[in-house]
Amino acid sequence: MHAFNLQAKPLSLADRLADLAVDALIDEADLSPKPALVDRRGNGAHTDLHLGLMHASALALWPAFKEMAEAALELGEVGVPLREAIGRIGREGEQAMLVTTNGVNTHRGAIWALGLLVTAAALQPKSIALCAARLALLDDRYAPKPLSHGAQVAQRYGARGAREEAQLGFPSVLQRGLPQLHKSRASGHGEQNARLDALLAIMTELADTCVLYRAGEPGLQAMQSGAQAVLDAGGSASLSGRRRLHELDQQLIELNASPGGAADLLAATLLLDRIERDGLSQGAF
Ligand SMILES: CC(C)(COP(=O)(O)OP(=O)(O)OC[C@H]1O[C@@H](n2cnc3c(N)ncnc32)[C@H](O)[C@@H]1O)[C@@H](O)C(=O)NCCC(=O)NCCS
Ligand SMILES: Nc1ncnc2c1ncn2[C@@H]1O[C@H](COP(=O)(O)OP(=O)(O)OP(=O)(O)O)[C@@H](O)[C@H]1O
Repeated sequence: MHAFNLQAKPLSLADRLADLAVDALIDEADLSPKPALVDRRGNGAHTDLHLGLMHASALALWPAFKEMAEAALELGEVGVPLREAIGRIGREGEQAMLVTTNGVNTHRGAIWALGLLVTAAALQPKSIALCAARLALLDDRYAPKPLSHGAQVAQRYGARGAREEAQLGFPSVLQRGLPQLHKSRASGHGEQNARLDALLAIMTELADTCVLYRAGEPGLQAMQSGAQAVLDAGGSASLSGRRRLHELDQQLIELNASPGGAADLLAATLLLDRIERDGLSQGAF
């Protein structure tokens, strides 16, 4: 009898989707240099976050992602029962995150975006973003309605936040992140630069409620125009683009303007990319 069972069970679809979601979160956290965000270099504009915490939090979310995919396979269709099931699992995931991080919000927005996408990928691999949007449009009777930072900013500036991004079918991912990722890869810019360019492309237009809450409209304007300036200068693979990226990092740190929403949507972009490359999607998203 061996100590290890060498005939491991094949992974289920739910296992594989949970693996891909956690991988996407870890890839996002590790990607460097990201402007004002936690990365391999440091904590960006954050005093309560660091890379080890982001990794631990990502791993703690694996069971929630797996359960969401299982709920999709079991219930079999978009509807209030599935919406309420993933709402409950998402809240449990958030509790697991908070226990792991000692109360720090590392991945709240990411649980929402990647949770919907994992659920949709298990249910309708041919139209993942559309299916995620249909789920996001349904009301969950049991969801608490706190005056979150996002809700406060929505009231104050009329900004579209995480909920609306999902309800619209993740336009920042489909129209910004993924096309830029493909374009920069095709130009031979290298994988890390392609991912940085995808993040910057998302930042050019997003109403990131993390930035609005922390730094108001001037912060959001600095994020959007600074990201565009890096891309216009040739992107993160070029020397002048790198210089602009460094300036943007400094500027956003000074403004305390960490683009956490854009980081979540980069993770969503990397998840859809992985789903496609692993052959788990069946066509367009
Ligand atoms: C919809 C959520 C994200 C709450 O959004 P809200 O804007 O009210 O809250 P909050 O400011 O706490 O979090 C928003 C987070 O989303 C990210 N974000 C910010 N701006 C954006 C944006 N424009 N687009 C996408 N994500 C963004 C950031 O990470 C931010 O921290 C979600 O946490 C929620 O309501 N959950 C309820 C429980 C539930 O149903 N879970 C289901 C899991 S599938
Ligand atoms: N690499 C990253 N660095 C920082 N934030 C990230 C990163 N990746 C994702 N995020 C997202 O950013 C959000 C954290 O941002 P932030 O700390 O501004 O939120 P908050 O809890 O609303 O605000 P505050 O810390 O001001 O109380 C998380 O929900 C998380 O999903």
